[in-house]
Amino acid sequence: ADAAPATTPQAVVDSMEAVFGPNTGRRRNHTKGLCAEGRFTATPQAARYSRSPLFNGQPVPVQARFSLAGGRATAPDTARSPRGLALQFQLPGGALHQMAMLNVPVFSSATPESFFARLDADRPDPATGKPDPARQKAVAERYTDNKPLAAWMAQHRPPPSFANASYHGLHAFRFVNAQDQARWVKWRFVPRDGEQELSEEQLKTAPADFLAPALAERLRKGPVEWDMVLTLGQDGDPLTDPTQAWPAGRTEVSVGTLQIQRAGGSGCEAINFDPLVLSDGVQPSPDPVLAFRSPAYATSWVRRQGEAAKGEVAKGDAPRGEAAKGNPPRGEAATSEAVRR
Ligand code: HEM
Repeated sequence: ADAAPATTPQAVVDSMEAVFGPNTGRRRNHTKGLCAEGRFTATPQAARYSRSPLFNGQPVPVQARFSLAGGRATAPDTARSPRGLALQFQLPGGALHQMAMLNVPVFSSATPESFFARLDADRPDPATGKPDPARQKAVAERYTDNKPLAAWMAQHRPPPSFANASYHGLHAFRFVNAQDQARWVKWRFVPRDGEQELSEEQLKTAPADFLAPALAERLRKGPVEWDMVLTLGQDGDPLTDPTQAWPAGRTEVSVGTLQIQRAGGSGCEAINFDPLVLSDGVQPSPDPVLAFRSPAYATSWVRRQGEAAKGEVAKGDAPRGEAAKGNPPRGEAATSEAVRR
């Protein structure tokens, strides 16, 4: 067999296209989703942890996108895959701060290499049109970092509504306050409506598309709210491996409330939700998965925006008219593909 290709953002996005289909004009991962809008307001105690303008207590406008993990635009909403929430905060003065989170407490992969190996093992074999089971088995034996997520997924079913899920940042970040005091944290957004899971029975009978209608229906009663909860790290907590949850019993602090007020439309379609678009007072950990995400998202963004600008958009929940707007991505891949063209 050929040597495995290097784990580059472009190779990973190529592999997404091979596994899920080209998704022309659309996200190569988390392809099925919907836009939403609202605002975020920090609690008074938030500024003790970070000096970011995100946490100054003034309401900050938010563009959001709820999604299903994976590159299948027609995935049923019962799919036993993670759900996503991406947020873009418009800070005072216009600067942006972004997050992209999942409704699971740990990630599948400790490194970009294992993520890529697992993804690429699902690539259809040209001879059969199906993934090669021997290759999948070899990858499963070689990389076991997905065990914590697999165990969690086996015990949990998908939510009946995006409003009934907690969304986890998963990576460690360093919060720095106005006195230059720094500490390691993780965060999650906890729904005020409470977490819920579909029953096994509902999983069998629910229609393919209930998540967008459920959110629209819930919003008729008023905004949906989540508390942003920080977990304060202690010495020795893993900072570079998103497959490892921190030990239970860590101090938790509520630092703000996200209010989703409206859903639908295309206001989020052209946004590249890059987890490294941060503001002063929030710094990334040296987690290799976090570092790899930024250029991978930019690679997907450059391809889909280029296609959308030419009017090439695959059918489905496609962007409508907003394709050419939005913030340009940062990162090496975007620079090389977009600027040098
Ligand atoms: C090596 C690891 C990962 C790779 C290569 C990867 C890759 C991607 C790509 C290419 C996209 C589409 C971007 C676009 O076209 O705008 C995407 C979307 C997304 N990813 Fe990841 N991802 C990784 C890890 C993660 C992790 C750890 C999280 C959560 C903490 C996450 C959450 C999301 C979410 C929520 C979206 C949808 C964003 C939106 O709605 O625009 N991903 N990912």
